[in-house]
Amino acid sequence: MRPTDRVFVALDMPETEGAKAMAARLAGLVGGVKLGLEFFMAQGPAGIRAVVSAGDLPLFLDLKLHDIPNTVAGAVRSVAPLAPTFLTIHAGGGPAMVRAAADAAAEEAARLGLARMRILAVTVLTSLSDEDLAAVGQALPAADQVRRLAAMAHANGADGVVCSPAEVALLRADLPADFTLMVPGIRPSWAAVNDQKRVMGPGQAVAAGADHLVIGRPITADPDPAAASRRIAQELGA
Ligand SMILES: O=C(O)c1cc(=O)[nH]c(=O)n1[C@@H]1O[C@H](COP(=O)(O)O)[C@@H](O)[C@H]1O
Repeated sequence: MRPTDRVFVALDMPETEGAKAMAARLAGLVGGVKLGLEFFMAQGPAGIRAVVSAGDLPLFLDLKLHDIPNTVAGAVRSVAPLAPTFLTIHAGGGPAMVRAAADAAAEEAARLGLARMRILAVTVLTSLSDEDLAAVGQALPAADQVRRLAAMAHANGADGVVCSPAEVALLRADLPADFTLMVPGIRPSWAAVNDQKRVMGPGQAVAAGADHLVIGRPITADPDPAAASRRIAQELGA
C-alpha cells in the first residue's frame, strides 16, 4: 500500500459542492473519502454519489449503525448500491447485530453483483476518556473495552474495527493481520486536538499497526488542505 492510500479524509460538512471540491482537490493525495452523518443527513445517497464521482476515490461510509439486527440489516441493504469500500456499525449493538450486518453485506453484494463492502465495528469513540466511560457505565480502562468489543466483532463476521491509536498495538497482537484497523484520533504535531481525547501522530499510529487513518480537520480546516495532506504523506514515508 502506498503511504497516501492509508488516509481516508473525513469530509464532515453539509454541502455537496464543498465536499465535491475538497474530494477533487485531494484526489491522488489521499486513499479515499469518509462521508459520515453530517453529510449523509443533509445530502443523502445522491450527495454521496456526487462526491465519490468528483474525486473518483474509494468510499468509507461512516453511518455508525446501531439498532436491532433486522433494522441494521435493512440499512446495510439500503446503502449497498452506493458500493462503499467500508461501512461502520457500532460494536455496542452486540453479536447478533454485527452478524446481521455482515450477512446482509455479503448477501446484497452477491445479489447486486458488486464487491462486498467491509463492515467495520466502532469500538470506543476516540472522543471518550476513561472518565467519560465511567459516566456511561462501561468497563474500564478504555483499552479493555476496545479489546472485548473487537474480539466479539471479529467472532461475528466484521472485517475490522474502528479504534483509537492507543489500542492499535494491542489489537494487532490479538487479531489476524487481515482484520482491518481503521484509526481516527490522528493528530500531527502541528494540528489542533479539538474534541478528540485518545490521539497520536500519523507516523506513530502506522508504526503501531494501523491499516488506515481517518483524518478530518487537520486536513480540511487547514488553509491549504493539499499541502496538509502532503505533510502527512511525508510523515508516513511518501
Ligand atoms: O467512526 C469514525 O470514523 C470515528 C470513530 C471514532 O471513534 N472517532 C472519530 O473521530 N471518528 C470519525 O473520524 C473523524 C475524525 O475527524 P477529525 O477529528 O476532524 O480528524 C470524524 O469524522 C469522526 O466521525
